[in-house]
Amino acid sequence: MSSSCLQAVPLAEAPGIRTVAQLPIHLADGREAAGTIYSFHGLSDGKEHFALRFGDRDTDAPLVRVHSECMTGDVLGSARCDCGPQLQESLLRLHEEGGYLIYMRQEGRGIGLYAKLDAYRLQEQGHDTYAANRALGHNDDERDYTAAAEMLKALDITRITLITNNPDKRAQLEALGIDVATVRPTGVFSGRHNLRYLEAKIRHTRHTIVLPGAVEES
Ligand SMILES: Nc1nc2c(ncn2[C@@H]2O[C@H](COP(=O)(O)OP(=O)(O)OP(=O)(O)O)[C@@H](O)[C@H]2O)c(=O)[nH]1
Ligand SMILES: [Zn+2]
Repeated sequence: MSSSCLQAVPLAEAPGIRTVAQLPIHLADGREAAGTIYSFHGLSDGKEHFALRFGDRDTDAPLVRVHSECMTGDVLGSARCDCGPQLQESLLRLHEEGGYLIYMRQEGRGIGLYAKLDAYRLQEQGHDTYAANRALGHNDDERDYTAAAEMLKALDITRITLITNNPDKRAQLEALGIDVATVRPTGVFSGRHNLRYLEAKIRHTRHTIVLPGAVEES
């Protein structure tokens, strides 16, 4: 390999961690950052998730974003959801404060891209994002965060500051032995293409999102 950023350095004894390498990245605001990327093996779901560490300070409850893969939003910048801006915002915060991105290969809340695209078709016929899942024989949300907890533990982290609006993410991680000391909300990235999607997240899964113009429930 020609670039130093892709040089894989094996970690001999760390269980579950396969490689660690420096990755220079461009942030959404134009700044440059650098993260240490970790790949794992032997995770219980057999998938290849990854972690990206910013900074090198060990803190009591490091900032962590557990982000679910959204190829359409994260990679293509789709405006149907808020995943892309959430990922970019997390990278900015992690660059500034240090911490970890835990990137989970949980496309489509765990149903995969093929089924998510089927769900999009149903949404165009009037279903909301969760009803579309159910019409396809899936659950509302099939994500399981066991592998995220395994990755954090392999990185020697059991107490975190979690970036999320999703109460289930916090609850699952805590049930898996990760102490969520604090939750930090993500920004609200709403637009005309994702308004129904965000409304459904508030209604069905109690995401802590306040949409512009909405009255907060007491
Ligand atoms: N099944 C399905 N999945 C979707 C759809 N739109 C986005 N996703 C997936 O939803 C996941 C992101 O979940 P969200 O519910 O947006 O957010 P969250 O991760 O629960 O909550 P935050 O931590 O606050 O971001 C990603 O895996 C996306 O691929 C959709 O219409 N249908
Ligand atoms: Zn998305």
